[in-house]
Amino acid sequence: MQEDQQTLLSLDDLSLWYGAHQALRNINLKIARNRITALIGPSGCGKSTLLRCLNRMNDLTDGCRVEGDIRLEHKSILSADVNLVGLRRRVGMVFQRPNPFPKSIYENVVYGLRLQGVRDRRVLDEAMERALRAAALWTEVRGMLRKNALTLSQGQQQRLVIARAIAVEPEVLLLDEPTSALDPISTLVIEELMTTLKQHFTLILVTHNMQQAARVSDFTAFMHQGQLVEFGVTDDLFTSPRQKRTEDYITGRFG
Ligand SMILES: Nc1ncnc2c1ncn2[C@@H]1O[C@H](COP(=O)(O)OP(=O)(O)OP(=O)(O)O)[C@@H](O)[C@H]1O
Repeated sequence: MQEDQQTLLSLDDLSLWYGAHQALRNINLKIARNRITALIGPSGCGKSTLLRCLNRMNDLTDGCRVEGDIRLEHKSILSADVNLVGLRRRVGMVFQRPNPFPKSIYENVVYGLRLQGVRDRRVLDEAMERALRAAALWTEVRGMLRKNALTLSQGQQQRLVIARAIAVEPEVLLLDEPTSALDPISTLVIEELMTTLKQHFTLILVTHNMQQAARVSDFTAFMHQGQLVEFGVTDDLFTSPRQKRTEDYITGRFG
């Protein structure tokens, strides 16, 4: 990868503590623009913690302290003067369980735009359709936009949540085990969706599912006990890992 042209996010010597417990240890990582980077590793290795650093969700956790830096397009996102609302608009997030609001499908998608003060109905309608199309949900819901989002299937709800996240046109989409609550068919739909979304967004995917990481990601970071053990092109990491710990993990010897 030609570092600077393609790097969107840089993590420089990032460490994080929850009280006295150190959950991340001197992580150095470059996240490539318009690519899918998977974070894998055994439970408790720090994947979600790392993901939550990227939109400063950990700020909400008492006793959490961060050292090092994270730069988004060369600008630190950890400094005290960063506007967190603006940062979270640029770095959207999708969680494990679909969490649509108990509102209509339409209102879910335009939620972020309304928060930004967009009132023009035509602008909202266009953004809503664009986001639902991009989330591969438009054809399924176009005739029922006023229906409560909670009536959709789990897989549809997760695509709706993705539509809600991309409607505000973020640069980065953080996906924290986005398919772990879904059936295999819905999982495949979301995996296909991820590969189309990377044309417009930079995706960072936490997954327990190594086959999923291997199928969809361009780059993979293997973490263990708060350390970044190995990072590389996904095919290389899975076919010829350089570190013994990576090999042990991907061959199922631990975790
Ligand atoms: N809010 C918190 N307060 C204290 N400790 C925490 C908190 N969140 C996570 N931890 C601890 O930090 C470490 C990393 O947790 P994290 O959830 O990031 O791991 P993970 O790799 O995402 O795990 P999993 O795959 O099980 O979701 C663990 O030891 C966990 O117990």
